[in-house]
Amino acid sequence: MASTVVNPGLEGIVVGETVLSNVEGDVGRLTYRGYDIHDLAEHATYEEVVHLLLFGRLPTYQELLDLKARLVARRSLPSGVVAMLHAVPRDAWPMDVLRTGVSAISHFLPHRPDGSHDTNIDAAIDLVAKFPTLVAVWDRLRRGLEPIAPDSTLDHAANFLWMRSGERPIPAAEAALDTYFILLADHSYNASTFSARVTASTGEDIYGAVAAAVATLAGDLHGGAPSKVMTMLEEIGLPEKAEPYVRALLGRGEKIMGMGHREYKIRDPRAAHLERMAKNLTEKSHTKWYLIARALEDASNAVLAEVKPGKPIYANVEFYTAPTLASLGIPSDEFTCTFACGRIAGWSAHVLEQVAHNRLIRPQATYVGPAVHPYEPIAARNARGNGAASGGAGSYN
Ligand SMILES: CC(=O)SCCNC(=O)CCNC(=O)[C@H](O)C(C)(C)COP(=O)(O)OP(=O)(O)OC[C@H]1O[C@@H](n2cnc3c(N)ncnc32)[C@H](O)[C@@H]1OP(=O)(O)O
Ligand SMILES: O=C([O-])CC(=O)C(=O)O
Repeated sequence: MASTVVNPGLEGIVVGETVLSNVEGDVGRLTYRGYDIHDLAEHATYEEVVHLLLFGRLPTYQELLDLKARLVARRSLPSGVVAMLHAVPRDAWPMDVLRTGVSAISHFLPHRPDGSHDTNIDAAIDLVAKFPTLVAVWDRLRRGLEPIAPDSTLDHAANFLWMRSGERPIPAAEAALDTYFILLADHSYNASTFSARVTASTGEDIYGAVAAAVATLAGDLHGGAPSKVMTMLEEIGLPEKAEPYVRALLGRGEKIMGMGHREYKIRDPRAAHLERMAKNLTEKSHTKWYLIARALEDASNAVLAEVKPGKPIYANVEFYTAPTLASLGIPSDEFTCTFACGRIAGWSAHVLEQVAHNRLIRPQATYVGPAVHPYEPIAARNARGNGAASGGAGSYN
């Protein structure tokens, strides 16, 4: 029998096409619809990037005003969703609550989305607008505080900070979060986006596809990493302790979170912006996180070159996310939710793209279970006892 090549992680397998973003891992370049992430991070706003991803081009001034007005109009959650959140135990994990919240929003829609382009665009705007509100409302409820209503005079990033704290953010904080959302807005066929596309490919609506994406983002190998980076920074405590910490961690066979990437063979291009923001914000807030993170990256690069020679393991987007978001006053168990508030633009745009060119996504697996064998009546199974099934257990290569 001809042997089949099994590729469980789909490394290097091209499963689709996209016009939305391009990750050039060897040279460390990321572009959204042809615009370099460095240009967007330096010059654009998140709302402009949302327009770019959803409508195919950067907006004119009037188009930007129209999009902002649509976003502002959709920020508030249905009262039924807020009532549901009141019933959630306060120690629930914020990403679990976000996943449930996305699903809950769809219960209160006047109609189920019909899958048309216009309905999906409208739903995408609804989701981009409501994600920060969901995260901020849960942040306050779990702290025993009443939610704060969105402020229609504030832009997207500033309003998120406002709804969490009830204070007008300083310009540096607003600018940093806006840039963070831009950097995280899309990243080709990453795991959570792929998950959204798989779900959309079955004909499920955008709310279901996005709920699947939120669940996929939550894991430590993907969007869950920055909370673990924060844990490392806290455990290290002082920059000079970074190297022994890294040696001990690798000695136990563990991974350094925020390091390594499936696509990037050099440092993630987004890390430079996050590092700059982390440095700037931690200086302003007089915290030590940037200095520890910098020492940790240096120690990781040095020790990994020794213990994993030839393996390209460098800082990814999550590494300096930790000190950046911590300096904005965001607790580490809300980092992944904050990531999702940026990525919702990309997820939505990918769902629109999937729907427009849909083909059911359904790969194959090689069966390695027991060979075909007859059904055994329960009396025969009892007589045999609880040992191995009669056909054998099968085996992985
Ligand atoms: C937004 C994002 O999703 S960015 C990614 C966020 N995730 C993290 O930061 C978690 C830490 N990093 C990792 O686990 C990995 O680098 C991944 C999952 C992101 C990508 O890795 P993969 O392409 O699957 O490579 P894989 O995990 O097989 O690693 C290849 C080798 O590099 C090593 N390696 C990869 N990343 C790390 C790391 N962070 N620390 C230590 N070793 C690492 C592996 O141990 C493995 O070594 P081996 O061949 O000696 O066994
Ligand atoms: O592309 C990936 O595998 C992970 C990533 O960096 C992202 O989703 O931003």
